[in-house]
Formats: sequence, C-alpha cells, structure tokens
Amino acid sequence: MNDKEVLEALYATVENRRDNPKEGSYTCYLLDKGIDKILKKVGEECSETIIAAKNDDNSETVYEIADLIYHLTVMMVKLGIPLEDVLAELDKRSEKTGNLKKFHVVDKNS
Ligand SMILES: N=c1c2ncn([C@@H]3O[C@H](COP(=O)(O)OP(=O)(O)OP(=O)(O)O)[C@@H](O)[C@H]3O)c2ncn1[C@@H]1O[C@H](COP(=O)(O)O)[C@@H](O)[C@H]1O
Repeated sequence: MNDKEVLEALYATVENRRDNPKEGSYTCYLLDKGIDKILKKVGEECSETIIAAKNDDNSETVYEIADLIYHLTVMMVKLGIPLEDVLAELDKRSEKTGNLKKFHVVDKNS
C-alpha cells in the first residue's frame, strides 16, 4: 500500500466498525462512548506525542504519532468528516507554496 492507501484503509476500517459493530473492537468501544471520550483520547495521544518528542525518542514518537492518527481518524468518522477533505486541504496548501517543485519531491502517490 502507498501512504495514501494506508490512511484510506484505516479510515475504511473505522467506518466499517461503525456500520458493522464487532465484539471486542476498541474502535466500537470508542464510537459507542461518544465524541467527548474520543476527544479526550485525541488530547491524551497528542500529549504523549509531545512528551516522546521532547525526550528525543524518535521510535517512541513514531508510535505515539500513529496512535494520534488513529484517534484522529475515529474522531473524523464520528463527526462525518471525509478523509478526502483533509487530504484536499493539505494538497491545496502544498500547491500554494509549490512544495513539490521547491523540494524536488517525487509524488509516489499520484
Ligand atoms: N490503529 C489502531 C490503534 N491504535 C491504537 N489503538 C488502541 O488504542 C488503545 C489506546 O490505549 P490506551 O492505553 O491509551 O487506552 P486504554 O487504557 O486501553 O483505553 P481507554 O479506556 O483509555 O480508552 C489501545 O487499546 C490500542 O490497541 C488502536 N486500535 C485500533 N487501530 C486500528 O483499528 C483497526 C480495528 O481495530 P478494532 O476496532 O480494535 O478491531 C485495527 O486493525 C487497527 O488498524
């Protein structure tokens, strides 16, 4: 899977848990608890990411960023925010500053 597909697969999994609840699923547990619980988890994972980054522990920081992205994805699904909206917003900013050209980045996702 390329980077974009990884995010799309995660988003689709969370939507699937919402539409087809599964016994023992942590995602279902969070979605059932509601938006306040999900936002609390986003806050916690954000703080844990900051602590790991401050400790100069890149492997722990990567782990915490992944936790944060997962909880943000649950939040997006709960709020009905499509992944495409976030990707489009990032893409718009990238076009504005010409990032791909400026840094000679090869866009492997296109
Ligand atoms: N990416 C994740 C992911 N990242 C973190 N977590 C869970 O997030 C939880 C966070 O742990 P914490 O210690 O902070 O929280 P806790 O004390 O267990 O629970 P709380 O009472 O604080 O909510 C752990 O249970 C992790 O397993 C995730 N759970 C699921 N996914 C993805 O969602 C898919 C479906 O998972 P289920 O919904 O569990 O089937 C998985 O295949 C993954 O792709």
